[in-house]
Amino acid sequence: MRKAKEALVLLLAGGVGSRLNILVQKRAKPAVPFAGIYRIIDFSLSNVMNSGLQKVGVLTQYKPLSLMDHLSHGEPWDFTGRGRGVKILPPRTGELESDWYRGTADAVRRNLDFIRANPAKEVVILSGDHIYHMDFDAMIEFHRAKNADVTIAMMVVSKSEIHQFGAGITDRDDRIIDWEEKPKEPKTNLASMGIYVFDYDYLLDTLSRNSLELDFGMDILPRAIREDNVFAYPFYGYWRDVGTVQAYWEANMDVIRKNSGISPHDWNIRTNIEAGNRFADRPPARFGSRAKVHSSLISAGSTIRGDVQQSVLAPGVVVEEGAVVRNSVIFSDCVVKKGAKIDYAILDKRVCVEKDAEIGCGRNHAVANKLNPDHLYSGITLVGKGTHIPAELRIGRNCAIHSTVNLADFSGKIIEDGESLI
Ligand SMILES: Nc1ncnc2c1ncn2[C@@H]1O[C@H](COP(=O)(O)OP(=O)(O)O[C@H]2O[C@H](CO)[C@@H](O)[C@H](O)[C@H]2O)[C@@H](O)[C@H]1O
Repeated sequence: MRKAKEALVLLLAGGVGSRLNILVQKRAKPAVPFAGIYRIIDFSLSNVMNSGLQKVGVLTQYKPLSLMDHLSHGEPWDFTGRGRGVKILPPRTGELESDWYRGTADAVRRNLDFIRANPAKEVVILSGDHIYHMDFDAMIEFHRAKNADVTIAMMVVSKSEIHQFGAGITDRDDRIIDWEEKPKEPKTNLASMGIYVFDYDYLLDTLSRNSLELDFGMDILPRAIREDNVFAYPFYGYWRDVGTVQAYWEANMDVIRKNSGISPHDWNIRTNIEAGNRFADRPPARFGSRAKVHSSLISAGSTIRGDVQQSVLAPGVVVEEGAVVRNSVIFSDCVVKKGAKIDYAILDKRVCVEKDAEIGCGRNHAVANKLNPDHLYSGITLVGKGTHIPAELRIGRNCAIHSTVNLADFSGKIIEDGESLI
């Protein structure tokens, strides 16, 4: 029997994800559209389904509405039926921000009643904002073989990235013997993927020890590594935390690229396609006689009469004759009118780009966002949901245009590289 059948899953889907800026203005990070027809959370949920796990609690917090619509009762991932199910676990406290979950362990601790109501051998804790393929059944088997209290999925990343992750050192037996969360001066390049298998009783016990231990990476795991049996499950496949605009854009481009290691075709990724949209039964994509498309994903309901290269188009996108879309991710129902040019940009839903406007076609490839130096977009321009870009407006690289901005008087003007309009 598959080991995974005996495990309970907790999917953490509540983080604010503020580095995704405009894309998370109105939705939680796991609900951000990805690769045309998917949402980011589909990858974790499909991994759960493909691994044979049957019971999932989704911990929400920040702007959960579109996520709840998307998850519905879990039918697309076969979570319906006796002994199966996906349960959305809303924040358990009032409206005060200070009342909200203060860390991943705190979030799980507040849902102990759900865990107790679903006895299992193990609890698998996952994040809802990673793009990857993984078989958790094999990880649970490893966990049991090692007789571990906790197993952490870990992979080698580049030295320049390790400061964003939990970093561990292992012995020859894969036991973790040293750990540092987000190290300033890393001693290793073995990174935690934020995917944990806990022995069920151990999890209940460790969470009840000290209510001031709020976070797995900062508090619970360092203590467990010092005192108990914690092992690293080595992972060698494609995995990406799409927490920044750059990583999100790159992961979309990886889906287009051949042999990048991530492809929805290879690992049965399921979605609840356009949940809540009564026009979701879109007709096939249509290509005009002058359309030129290469190295791109084009979703149903789209009409292409212009030029599309290296881009991901969600359902219902229109690219008119003479318009050019390159190196970009376009969400559903955007319209790119005649002669408009889009390069290195992400357009949220229903953006309309009028004739001869340009987005992301500036000179500088990587300049910092002037308003918030933490938001380094490395050249990607973001345009918020429903924004109307007037004719002949030129928006440079690395800009962020929020949907609340009225651009009516901007026709023919220039928004310089790195500028944000909020
Ligand atoms: N209160 C809450 N309720 C529900 N969900 C919540 C939540 N707070 C956060 N989350 C979710 O939990 C996941 C982990 O979030 P964090 O932002 O705390 O960790 P981070 O990604 O920085 O590091 C972690 O993940 C990286 C891998 O990405 C590891 O390397 C590192 O050790 C580990 O701490 C995210 O999916 C987030 O959305």
